[in-house]
Amino acid sequence: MAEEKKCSSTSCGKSSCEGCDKAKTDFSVKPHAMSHIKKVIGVVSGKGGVGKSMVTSLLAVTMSKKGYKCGILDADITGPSIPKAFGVKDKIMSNGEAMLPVYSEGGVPIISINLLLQNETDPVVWRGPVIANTVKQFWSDVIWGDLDYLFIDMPPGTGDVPLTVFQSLPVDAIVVVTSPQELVSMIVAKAVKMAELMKIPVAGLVENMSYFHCPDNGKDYQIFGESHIDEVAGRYGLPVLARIPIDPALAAACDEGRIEEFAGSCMDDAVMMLEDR
Ligand SMILES: Nc1ncnc2c1ncn2[C@@H]1O[C@H](COP(=O)(O)OP(=O)(O)OP(=O)(O)O)[C@@H](O)[C@H]1O
Repeated sequence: MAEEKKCSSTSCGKSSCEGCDKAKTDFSVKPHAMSHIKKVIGVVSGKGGVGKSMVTSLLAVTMSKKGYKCGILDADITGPSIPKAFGVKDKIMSNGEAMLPVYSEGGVPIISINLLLQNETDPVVWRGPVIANTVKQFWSDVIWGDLDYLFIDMPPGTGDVPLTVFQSLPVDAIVVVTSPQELVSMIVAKAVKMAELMKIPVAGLVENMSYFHCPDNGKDYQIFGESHIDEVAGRYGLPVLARIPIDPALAAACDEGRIEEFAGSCMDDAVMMLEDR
């Protein structure tokens, strides 16, 4: 006779219980009943300031221009930059039961802690678990409606929030943003290993601030040093989705809340590769 499997839960009397075993490992959180989201893409980086929010915004803007319905969940609770890039200032409203995102001029629904704070300069001084729980609520307690893509702007690194997002939300793929001055090899390795642990595919790498194109002489200058992105991407068998130049017009568009007006084509290839997934 086969040996009876003992249930490891202290609260369950049964000797073998699939429910208990599943509950131990299943951290997934359901979206609101009125949210129908086809694809969830996380945008991650090894450290702050490399342009992760800018890449998240550009992906949503470029996808929206192609006719896809896109939203942005700003999971960077202590350093939210998405509302500023889209020039969005209205506060998140509730219908008494769930939160309603704030829509940008171009119709992109956005959820960010800055749209809940009374004053956008108020710091969020919360413990890690509270922050992680807030991000979960941005998924479960928000009426996102019908979306083709929801982009998640993650905080930098591999801390509480990325772990919560990867465990609780059905992330289809992540995009890793780097810049040439970073220890790119180590950062990509960490992101790839975390994705592997969480069983989430890496869609590819984006190198931001890759070069500066001089309008006077037409030459490209690698201001932050030689790029190693091809070599690193090759090592992990990943595509380079985009190389974004240092562009003062892009910085101005982001800083002045006009990212939707930016007419550049730097994310076109990235979007095509994401569509093909
Ligand atoms: N390619 C670029 N050319 C010019 N300016 C850029 C470029 N990429 C980003 N910036 C500027 O750099 C600043 C930081 O960008 P961003 O907020 O996207 O970084 P981040 O990685 O999301 O930072 P954090 O992790 O702190 O949120 C912004 O002011 C943005 O406008």
